[in-house]
Amino acid sequence: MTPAEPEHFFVKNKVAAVPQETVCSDEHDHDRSCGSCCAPASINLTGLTASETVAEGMCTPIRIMQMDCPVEENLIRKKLGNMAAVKSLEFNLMQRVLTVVHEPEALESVLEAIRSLGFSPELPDTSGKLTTAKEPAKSWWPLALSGLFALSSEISSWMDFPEWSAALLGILAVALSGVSTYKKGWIAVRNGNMNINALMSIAVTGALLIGQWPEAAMVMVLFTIAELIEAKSLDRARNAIEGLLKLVPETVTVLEPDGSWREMEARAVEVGRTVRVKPGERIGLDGKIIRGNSSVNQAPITGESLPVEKSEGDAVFAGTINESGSFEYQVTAAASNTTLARIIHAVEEAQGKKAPTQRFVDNFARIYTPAVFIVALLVAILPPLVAGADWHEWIYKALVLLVIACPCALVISTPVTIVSGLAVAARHGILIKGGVYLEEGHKLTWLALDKTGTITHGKPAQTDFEILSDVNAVRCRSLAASLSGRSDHPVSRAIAAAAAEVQTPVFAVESFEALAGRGVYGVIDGKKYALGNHRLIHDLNLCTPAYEAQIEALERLGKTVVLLADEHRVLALFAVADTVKESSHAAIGALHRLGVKTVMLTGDNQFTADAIAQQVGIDLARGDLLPEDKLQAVESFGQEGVVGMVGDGINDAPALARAHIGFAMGAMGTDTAIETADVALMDDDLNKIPTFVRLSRATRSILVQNISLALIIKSVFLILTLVGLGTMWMAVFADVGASLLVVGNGLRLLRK
Ligand SMILES: Nc1ncnc2c1ncn2[C@@H]1O[C@H](COP(=O)(O)OP(=O)(O)OP(=O)(O)O)[C@@H](O)[C@H]1O
Ligand SMILES: [Cu+]
Repeated sequence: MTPAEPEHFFVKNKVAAVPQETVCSDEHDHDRSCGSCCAPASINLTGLTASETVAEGMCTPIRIMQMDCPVEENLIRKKLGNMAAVKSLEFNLMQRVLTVVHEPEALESVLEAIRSLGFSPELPDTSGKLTTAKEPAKSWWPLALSGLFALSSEISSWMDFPEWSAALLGILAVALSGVSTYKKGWIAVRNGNMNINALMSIAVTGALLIGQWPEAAMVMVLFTIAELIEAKSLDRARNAIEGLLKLVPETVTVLEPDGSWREMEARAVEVGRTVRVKPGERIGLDGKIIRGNSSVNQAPITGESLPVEKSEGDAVFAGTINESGSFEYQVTAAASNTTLARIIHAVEEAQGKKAPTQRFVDNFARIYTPAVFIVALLVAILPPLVAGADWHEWIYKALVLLVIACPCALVISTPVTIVSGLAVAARHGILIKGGVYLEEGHKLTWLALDKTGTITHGKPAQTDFEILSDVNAVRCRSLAASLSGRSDHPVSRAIAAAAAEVQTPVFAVESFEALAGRGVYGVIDGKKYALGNHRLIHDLNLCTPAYEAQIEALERLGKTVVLLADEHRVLALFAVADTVKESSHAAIGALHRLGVKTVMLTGDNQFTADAIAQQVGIDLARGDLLPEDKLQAVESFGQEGVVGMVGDGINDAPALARAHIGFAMGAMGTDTAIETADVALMDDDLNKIPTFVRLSRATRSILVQNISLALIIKSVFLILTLVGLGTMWMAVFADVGASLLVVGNGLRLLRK
């Protein structure tokens, strides 16, 4: 006898089925799978590779150490943007990497164009990695000396010394401190770009021309100092993430084929080798324990410093700390591909993507600077020409305006803040894949949570077993074990595990099929069997009110019920129960206090869903959902505002992709979760989500503070200058002060 197609098994029964409660009626295909089409494009985590061939040509990452301000970005964009051979440009100012898509033979001319702007482009080396070049330390004495000159010039003009002494000292100070500003300014002007360097050069030259010696000197010195401090602060934000890599030891102790142990560079160790770790030592590579056990502090990756017990078969991760025992592990990833390395690459990539505020600020700056420049021109020319005012006075005012025209404080404030936010999140074991999510997070209105594995541990155990027909109990369990043994579903696993404990025999299963949202089906000894939930039994038209009452009673206790049926009757009932994670209740409470509403989405039945929801205090519970329904639920909650969805990232990928912010839990061991989620939580502690929301709000308020601060300071000085109270070095002080203030404010996030 040939086994019937499972499809027939259903169609036949379904025709006769009397549609009852909505819970059971459903016209969906059982084998719908939401294709990867709706998953977000996966991100290349392999770091900066050498030139790659892409659809439009070649894609080459170029490191430009001098490029760390939008000022330089604009310059390069203008120059390269006009080249026919250049298809697209992507700037990562924090990493100082420019990615160019160009025609294959055009690389040299691209590099030449970059060089003509006074930059030194570097290409990745043969291994495909851009080596992190460090800028040579500049000596500080010329700056100190020019500061002294500027001060002396100021004093000499106060003391009414002969004019030539103030002039000489002033020119010396400008010459000593201003070379690089003039050089950069000149390149910018030549390329038709009014950047800060050009503005400063014009302002200082103008001041010298009208005999404002001490002012010119002060402006140049202050500006140079500010640039220096700003670069240093940016480095701090930049290094916050790279610092994580320093946690990984350079060398590890590797087992040689002859049985001896040898100290080796971690970078040179291949996958599959055996490595030994001593107590207190940091783990050098990702691997799997093959001998020994210990407790490991995984804080560098998960942000959770409570040590985790690890024994044979458990995964260990590079950068984590072996606290007590010693053990041996087998390497599962090369040094460049460890979980920690992937996290760092992901954060670096995220830093390269512009957050909405950043785009707004960049656009604003594009208009602001030329506008102020034109105002300055008018201020210099109009009053003297039209009203016969004093040329000297109005040119001076115009020069002050030029200093104010610098948008640096405004422009720099956003990336510093976002980058700091991303870095801090990573330190807490929260991997955010773009500034957008960090920014959007403050508006989170609804958080949808998957039940199994997210709120509960996802490891249910069988609690009840009942025979419903006059069949042999052992045979029933064997049939159930045979079917469930073929499935990875937690419910199936619980039943298989319980059967294995009493050592029931297992039969061969033919035509096995998993029925999404329902259960499993198979043919044993030529007879068709199904093991699944109420919906399945109902669809098979085998349900009775008596069964229904029995099922409901168990479900109200938070248990999940599945039934074993053959073609004609229900044979037995199994109930399994999952336990709620201790952290879930606190996390839900914290979310509610932050004003985020919560809803549980589950394929499990409504009664169980309600029972679990009540245990952890979730606002709403939606049960009996097929994967497709989960998508729709996420979508409909999304109409009320920003909706987040948290799941394990594997079964829930489509719903995670549909949410504005998709959180994947327990991402530490799974590559897919790190790559597909918008936010990957390294362990499965739900409390990371309130932490994310708090961080997102802190980031948001710092962004707002910074932008307002920069704009207010500018406006105040604009007005002061126009009414004749502003001086040039006051303006520089304000500009520099504002830049430092916003950078410092942004870096505050690093302390969270
Ligand atoms: N392979 C299977 N073995 C046994 N029961 C199953 C199987 N697949 C589905 N079921 C039954 O169908 C129900 C819904 O399954 P589904 O996979 O949609 O949700 P779930 O993963 O259990 O819950 P959640 O949506 O919270 O992750 C399960 O609770 C279970 O009763
Ligand atoms: Cu029913």
